[in-house]
Amino acid sequence: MNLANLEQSIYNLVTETSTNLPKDVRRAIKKAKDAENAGTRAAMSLDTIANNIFMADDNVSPICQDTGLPTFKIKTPVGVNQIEIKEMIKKAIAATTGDAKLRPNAVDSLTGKNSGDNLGDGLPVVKFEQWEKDYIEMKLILKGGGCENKNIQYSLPTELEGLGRAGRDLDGIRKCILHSVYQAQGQGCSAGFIGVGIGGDRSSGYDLAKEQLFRHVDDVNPNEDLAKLEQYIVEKSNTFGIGTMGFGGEATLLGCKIGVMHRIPASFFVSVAYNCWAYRRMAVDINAETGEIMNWHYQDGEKIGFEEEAKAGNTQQGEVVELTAPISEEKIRSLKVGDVVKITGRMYTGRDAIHHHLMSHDAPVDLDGQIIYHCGPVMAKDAEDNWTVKAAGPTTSIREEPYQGDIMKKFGIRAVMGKGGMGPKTLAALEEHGGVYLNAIGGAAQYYADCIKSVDGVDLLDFGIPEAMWHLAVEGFTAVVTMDSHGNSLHADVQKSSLEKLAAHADRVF
Ligand SMILES: O=C(O)C[C@H](O)C(=O)O
Ligand code: SF4
Repeated sequence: MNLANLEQSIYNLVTETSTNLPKDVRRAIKKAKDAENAGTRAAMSLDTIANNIFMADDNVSPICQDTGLPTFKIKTPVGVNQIEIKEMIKKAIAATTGDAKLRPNAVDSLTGKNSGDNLGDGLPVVKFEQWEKDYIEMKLILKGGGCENKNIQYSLPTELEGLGRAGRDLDGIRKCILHSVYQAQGQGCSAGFIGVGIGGDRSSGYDLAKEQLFRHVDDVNPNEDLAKLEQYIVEKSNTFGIGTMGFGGEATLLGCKIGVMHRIPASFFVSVAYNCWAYRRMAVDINAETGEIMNWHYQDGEKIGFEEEAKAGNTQQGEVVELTAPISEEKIRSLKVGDVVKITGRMYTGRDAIHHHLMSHDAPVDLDGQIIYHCGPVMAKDAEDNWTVKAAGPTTSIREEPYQGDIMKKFGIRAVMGKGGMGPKTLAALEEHGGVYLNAIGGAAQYYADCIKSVDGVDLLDFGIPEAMWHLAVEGFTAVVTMDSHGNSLHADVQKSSLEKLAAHADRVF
């Protein structure tokens, strides 16, 4: 095999997967967008998402800054050297990371050190199988951490919030899957896609669930019962009112694919893999002799380019509140849930490592009146050695729940921005101290990178690129107030109303 060609083919596969959303996924997003009511927060979010998909393709840059844990599934003809293929995968992963097509995402689980090139113990994940054909099939999924954290595994029989007993039968399975969509709320960057595995053990069940994510959005399950269940789940989930980013709205789930395998008598698992709207998976067929790509998968049908959405830009209607840090307590207390804000000026990134650090250390900069952005960007250096932002959407804020309130009070921070909302402890602190939570659109990494006009500094770079504290100068950075200083939380409201909708499906259906 020509290994140089093979490395180039894998480089192209990784780049395409990270930057160009597949056609079937684009069509599902377009359909959701068209069904949304104009002028709502959900419609505005879907416009931003559509614009972001266009920009990523156009800039050949990551759709979302979290480029996940690269997972390859490969079928090779008998006799092909799999060790060589794995070596070329590692080279291509390091090269695409160097070219900012992937974020350096491989973190030593014990020391916290980022390897910087996406290589590490057990990473990337590569799974081989042999087949009788004479070419190589290589599939790749880049599934981000926020949606991965919303995966869930049920062991039947079980008791489910809102739905009661789920037994060891098709109706029990139905309840688990509905519950999985409810428990994700907006935190996995809804509207999402789910892959479900019925049976197996804890690990093979999840493998089966993830395998379903390689199916086409619009295929039909050959098993009649499962085809019905897939359709039922999408239809009912879209009545929950969770909506895009958990803002409420019509589109909560864009696809459900279910696979089944045998189990052992004592175990009955239903495993659900939740994938965000930034559903990045692609596959190619590779010539086993030349190493060249023969064919790209997921190429059927129309490609929605979202040019119109990109031209329209920000479709926000109505009043927008301008914010510039340092922000006064009075200004923060004037904000209410539902207000749209546009930030111009300074903000600082801070995610998991920074929050943990700030609990027991001083801040490297004066944070009084400032805005903290829960974000782990993709960064690159330009010809003059200056940092530039390549992708910079929000990360899931709930992980900072144990720290957030204390840190805001300790340093005088007035606004925190991320996605998916935060819990009761933060809400209480916002009221006591005078703070707001701002929700940005998850996955809109190109859209937000464009609002960042310069990188003015960085602290704690030892934590790695995603975890460092970046000093950003932004312009027109749009977000929605979803938790205010008067005890209101859109997230708590949506959770409560969606639980009521879920509970309407407690009676037997299958
Ligand atoms: O790590 C990130 O940047 C985002 C993550 O995928 C998340 O959804 O929280
Ligand atoms: S930020 Fe959202 S879109 Fe990006 S990987 Fe995480 S869940 Fe997916």
